[in-house]
This record gives sequence, C-alpha cells and structure tokens, in this order.
Amino acid sequence: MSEPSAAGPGTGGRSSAPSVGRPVSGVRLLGIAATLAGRACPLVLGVHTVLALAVGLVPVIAAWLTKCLLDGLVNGASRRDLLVLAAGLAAIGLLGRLAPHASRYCKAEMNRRVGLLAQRRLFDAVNAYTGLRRFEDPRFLDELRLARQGGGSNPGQAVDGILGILRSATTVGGFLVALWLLSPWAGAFIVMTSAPALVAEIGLSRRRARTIWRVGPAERRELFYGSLLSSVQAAKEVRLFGIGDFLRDRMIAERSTVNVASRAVDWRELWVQTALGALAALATAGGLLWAVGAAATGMLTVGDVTVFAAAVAAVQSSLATIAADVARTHHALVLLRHYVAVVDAGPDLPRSASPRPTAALRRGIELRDVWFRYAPDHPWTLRGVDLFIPHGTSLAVVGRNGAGKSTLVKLLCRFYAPQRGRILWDGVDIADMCPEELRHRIGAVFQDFMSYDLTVTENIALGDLSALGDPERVRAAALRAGVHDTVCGLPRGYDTLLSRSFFLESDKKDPETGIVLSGGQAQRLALARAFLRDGRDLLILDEPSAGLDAEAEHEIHTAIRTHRVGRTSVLISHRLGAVREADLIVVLSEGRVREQGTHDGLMAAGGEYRRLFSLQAAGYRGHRSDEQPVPGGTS
Ligand SMILES: Nc1ncnc2c1ncn2[C@@H]1O[C@H](COP(=O)(O)OP(=O)(O)OP(=O)(O)O)[C@@H](O)[C@H]1O
Repeated sequence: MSEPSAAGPGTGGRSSAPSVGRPVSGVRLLGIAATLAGRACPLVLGVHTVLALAVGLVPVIAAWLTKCLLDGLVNGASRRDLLVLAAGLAAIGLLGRLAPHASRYCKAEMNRRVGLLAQRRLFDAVNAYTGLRRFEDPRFLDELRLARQGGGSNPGQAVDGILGILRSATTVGGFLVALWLLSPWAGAFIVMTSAPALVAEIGLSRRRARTIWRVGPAERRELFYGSLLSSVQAAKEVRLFGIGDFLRDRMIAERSTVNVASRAVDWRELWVQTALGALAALATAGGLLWAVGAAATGMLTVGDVTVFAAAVAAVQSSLATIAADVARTHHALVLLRHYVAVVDAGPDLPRSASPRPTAALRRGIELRDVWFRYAPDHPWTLRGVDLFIPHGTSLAVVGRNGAGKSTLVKLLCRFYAPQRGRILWDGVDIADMCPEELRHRIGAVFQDFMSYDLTVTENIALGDLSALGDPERVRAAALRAGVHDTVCGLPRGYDTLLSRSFFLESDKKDPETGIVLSGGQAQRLALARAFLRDGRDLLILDEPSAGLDAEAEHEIHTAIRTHRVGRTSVLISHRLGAVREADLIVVLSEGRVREQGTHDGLMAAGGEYRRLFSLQAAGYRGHRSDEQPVPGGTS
C-alpha cells in the first residue's frame, strides 16, 4: 500500500491534534460558577446572599440613625424617639458584629462544597477521555494543571467575589442616596474620584492572569527538575553522574524566569495602587473641608456632617473593595476558563453515536492496512500493517527497539485511532464500538506497568474491581504470577501497603506501615493484575518479564503459556526463547510486518527472525552467531 499523503483520508481526521475547548465569555463563566454553587449548596448560597446584602446595608443604616440621633439631641427630640433611635443603633451594631462571622462561615462552606463538586466534574471529564493523546499534549497538560490548581476553589471564589461586589455596591448605593439627599454634587465628586480604581484594578488582574498562563511552561519545567532532585527513582543516577548541581541550576533558572515575570506585575501593581491611594486621600480631604465649611454656613446640620464623613470613608473603601473584588472575580474567572476548557473539551477520540456491541471474540482480530503516526509532523510508526490474529491463538510480536510493537497493542486497545486502515473485531471496526466495552474484554500488562501506592490486595484487584471483596480470587492470581510467597512474607500479607509515602512521623521506623517491592516483584504483581482478568477475550503482554531473573522469567513464561492456552493473546518480548511456542510470530520492522510464521517456519526461512534468534542463542552459549548457526527450529 502507498503511504497516505496527509493526516487523514478516511478515518484520518480522527486522530488529529486535540482541540481543548472554545473561547468562553466572562458572562458564561460566571453562569457556570453560579450554577455550580447553586447545585452544590443552594441553601448556603441563599443565606450567604442575604447576609451580603445585610452586611452591605449596616454602615448606611448606622450612619443615618446616628445622624437622626445627633440631630434629635441638638433639636431636643422626645426621650422616647431618642430611645428608639438608640435601640435601633444598638440592634444594627449587633447585626454588624455578628453577620460578618456568619458570612465568613458561609463563604468557607460554599468553597468546600463547590470545590468538591468542581473537582468531581473535572475528573469525570478527564476519565471520559478515552485516548492518550491529550495526556501527551503540553498545552493540554498546562490547562489541566491550572484547572486542577483552581478547579477546587475558583468557582467558589468567583461567586464569593460577586457577593462581595454586591455587598460593597449595597453600601455604596445606600451612601450615594444619603449623599444625594445632602448634596448631589458631593456624591458625584466622590464617585468620580474613586472610579479609576475600578478600571485600574481590572487591568492589573488581566495582566496577572496572562502572566500566570505565560509562565506555565517554566513552572512545569521547574517542577520537573525539582521532582528529579527529590525522587527516589532518579536519586541513583543523579548521585552517580553527579548531576545534582546541574539540575538545581536549571531549576533555579526556571524559577528566576517566573520571578522576573511576576516581579514586573507586582511592580506595576505597586505604583498603580500607590497613585490611586494618593488620589483617594486627596478626595477625602477635599470633601471633608467642603462639608465643614457648609456646616459653618448652616447649609448642613451636625448630623449631616456625620453622615457625610461616614459616607466619604465608606464609599471610598467600598469602591476600593469593589475594585479588589472585581479583580479577584476576574482572576478566578480567568483561571476557571482552564477548568471549563478541560471539562468542555469533549471526547478526544471520535465515538460512534450508535456503538455496535462488543461481543465475545469468535473468529479473530484483523488489522487491515493500518497506518499510524503520533502527530502529523512525526514519521509513520506503523506503515500499512496487515495482520490476522485468529481467536484462541497466541501471537508473538518481535522486532528491534522502536519497530512499533507497543504502538500496535495500544491501537488494539484503541488508545489511539489509526490515520488509515481499520482494526476489526470479528469483522466489526473497533472504532464503531464503545471503547469501555472493548477494554472490558481485554487484559493487559504494559511495558511501563503501574505500581500503585496501595495495599497488595488493591494492587491486584485493580485489574477487576469486583475482586476487591474476594480474597480467594486475588490469591489465585498472585499464585499464578508467582508472587504469593513473597506477599505472605510481608508484614501484613495482602494488606501490606506498597508505599512508604503515607506514614506519620511516629511510624517512620515501623515496616508495617508500608514497604517497597523490588522491580521484578512489582512486575509480578502487575502480571497478577492481568491474570485476574481471567476469561477476557484478549490478553496483551508487553514485555511481561523484562525485570525478572532467569528462573522467575522461566516460571512466569510457563504460567503465561498455561494461561494463554486456548485464549487469544498478544505477547511482545525481546527474549526470543519466550516466544518460540507462540502459534504465530510476527517480525515488525520500521512499522511493517517483515515476516510471519511459526518458530520453525521462520527459522527455516532464514530471515530476520532467524538472525535475531541465532544472535541471542549464540550469546547464551558464549560463541559468535556466525560461527555456529542454530539449527532451524530445534534450538
Ligand atoms: N507517545 C508517543 N509520542 C510520540 N512518539 C512515540 C510515542 N510512543 C512511541 N513513539 C515513537 O514510536 C516509535 C515506535 O515506538 P514503540 O514504543 O511502539 O516501539 P517498540 O517496538 O515497542 O520499541 P521497544 O522495543 O523499544 O519497546 C518510536 O520511534 C517512538 O519514538
């Protein structure tokens, strides 16, 4: 078959680079934040809103009652009226004292509940990505990092910011009405001198958000170098090669880049806010001079001057608070955009609108002219692979590093979609199936298998969660993978935690709090996890014995052979001795099927397989492969 010219004729468009959401307007973001808060805690949100209004009105009512009381005292009002005013002032004072505490509690509770819901939705969305592409896209990883950073708190902060604006706006509105009653010009003057703060703060907040996004890659690299310097996996090489200082310097260089950017924002904030503060102070002084002058000429009463002084201070501080809240809300909304981008990104692989059911495998799996590359600017990894894996047979895939073996099994699991060609499960394109159903029918050990910081039982049972409450099944899988005896020797057997990360300082020396397995032992656990998925239609084993000693490898391959009998399996291994009993051996080279057949057939054919096999066999015997070639099929 000829090489496809672009990323995608036919099915090609399926695996083009993922797009992460569309631009989202601020209003929509606000709506999303409010909806999250409304869903997570409607009652708390309601109470918080009422309290915001009440707290906003308290200073206005208090100032007006004070004015009435003072004017009443000066003008000789009745004792009863004065007492009513004093009682009103006391009640408002009490409300002013208590409401902020209740408001703070509501805010914290709202943040907790909204954060929980937002995190759940974020990871629901992440779990819904069926492919792997997004996790390899640096831009998406930045979005995800910022979404995780702010996803828990930003929706709540945005709503709280809006309530803060509502609270301050109530205060400003109330005092403006009061000022307007005293002198409309005074009100206008105060607003005009305070408004620039709003505009400036919004500008500053935009700049800060842009900076956070711009320094994202540098922060990621800093984290990467930092984790290398502190990870146990890297510690050996870091020390042996003496690269600690080199990595530290790179980490510091990244931090310095971030610091330069954030310092520039802080510096701008400093002088803008200083200028605004000076302007506000001048306006206050000017306003007070005018009020005192007006009182001296009898234009204002003593009470009026009190209201005016309170209003000037309150309007200025409330407008400054509004500016800060607008900035805070804007900042939270800008970061919320990353959360929404991840949540709204949609499927990363095309899904059939009406998926075909994935029935138990009967005939076999066929790859028909499969072409695949990881990105449009990458070379082809698979180039027109044609292959049939009959049901109930074992297929071994061999080939040199980078030949495309692991890629082939990743396509079988539909972690990626081929740009051209089809993979058929009993004649049905797996692209037309539900990926979850397809994967339910597959058991696998991947080359880069996982070790989880969980107990032994959990590490195995993750292969099939229904086994979590079934110790017998877990034990049987461990026995088959040859790790049962090791587990029995652990401090808490199958309940032993396979991590030293979660202990308290006081338990530091207690091995019962957790242990670390050797690489080979961990690999056996991964194998047990795959064996637990007994009865699945396809078993994939990508280098399942790479980390094992010779005896363990022999044992494991015997167990795998027994397990594979009558089952459809794909085994990738560089140890050719381990694959010779496969029903079909395929040699991949540069993304193409070079040879296929049984061990005997391929040895007799005298091609690449025979060359590789002879090379390994000679290596074991200690002489050169070209001195004594291995007789076909018998070595
Ligand atoms: N996630 C990825 N993104 C980009 N390129 C990749 C990715 N994974 C693999 N490749 C490239 O695809 C090619 C085939 O890789 P693959 O892992 O399939 O080879 P392999 O035959 O399994 O090799 P090995 O024997 O070393 O495990 C390599 O050139 C590799 O660099």
